[in-house]
Amino acid sequence: MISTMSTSTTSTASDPRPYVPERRGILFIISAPSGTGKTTLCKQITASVPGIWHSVSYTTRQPRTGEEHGREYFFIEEKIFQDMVAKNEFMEYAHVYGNWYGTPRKALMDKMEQGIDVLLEIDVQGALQIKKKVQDAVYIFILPPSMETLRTRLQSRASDTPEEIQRRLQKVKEEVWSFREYYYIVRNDNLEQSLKELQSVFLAERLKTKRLDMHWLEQNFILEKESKPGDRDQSSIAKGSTAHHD
Ligand SMILES: Nc1nc2c(ncn2[C@@H]2O[C@H](COP(=O)(O)OP(=O)(O)O)[C@@H](O)[C@H]2O)c(=O)[nH]1
Ligand SMILES: Nc1ncnc2c1ncn2[C@@H]1O[C@H](COP(=O)(O)OP(=O)(O)O)[C@@H](O)[C@H]1O
Repeated sequence: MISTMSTSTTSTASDPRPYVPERRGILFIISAPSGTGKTTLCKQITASVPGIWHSVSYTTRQPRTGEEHGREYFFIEEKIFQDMVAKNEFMEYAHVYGNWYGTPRKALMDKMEQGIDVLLEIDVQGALQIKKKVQDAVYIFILPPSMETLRTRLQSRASDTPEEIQRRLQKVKEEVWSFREYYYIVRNDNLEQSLKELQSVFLAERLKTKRLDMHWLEQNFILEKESKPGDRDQSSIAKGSTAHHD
């Protein structure tokens, strides 16, 4: 169903506020085996496509060199993580490579209510949890071109011990079969090409008929002054009875 919200604004020539669509934000989920390049690509997507908010997860893992609390993750103690679980503060959470990771619920819901698209960079277990709760999210899986390339990327990132790298590589052969749960697969060989492919997905998803901004359509073509009353059955359109396509 097409949702409409009262908080959104439509900019006009005399109103300089940015245009915010009259719909809930879209939830984009990106998963990939460790070392594929998902963090690199998610940062680039957020920087290059306007209107995306990259959710910051909570984790019990130690920060890597260069990572900042509140930017890559909120780095917290396990006790605090478990308290948050008990208070139902996570939209989803999972144990990955020996640490806990969770998506904070409130921030995500607030952004979506404001019509802002949200990007989650989470593992396959988390994506499957979201699939049970949120209809209409967009699932994107990123894969490296080969195991050999993945090994090289993990080694050149130099953020994990050789044992940790081995553990992550062993997990890939299990994780890869989850590709069936995702709607798009991006093979991250050339970074520039992968970014273009991801941008295409984000932009095309926004153009789907089911996400049409009904407020804009009504204001400009249905309730517009010159149109004669009775030309169309406005009530059925306002109720969102348009046929939807996926
Ligand atoms: N389920 C879930 N997974 C997460 C979350 N945040 C990060 N992850 C995943 O946890 C895994 C490990 O992430 P990280 O420690 O940053 O290592 P990296 O994937 O090697 O960069 C990755 O698959 C992330 O996508 C979260 O909030 N929930
Ligand atoms: N297309 C690519 N070609 C070459 N190196 C890449 C590419 N994408 C990412 N990398 C590099 O691979 C390493 C792992 O990337 P990262 O974004 O940390 O992966 P992930 O978040 O999936 O674990 C980083 O050093 C990054 O600069």
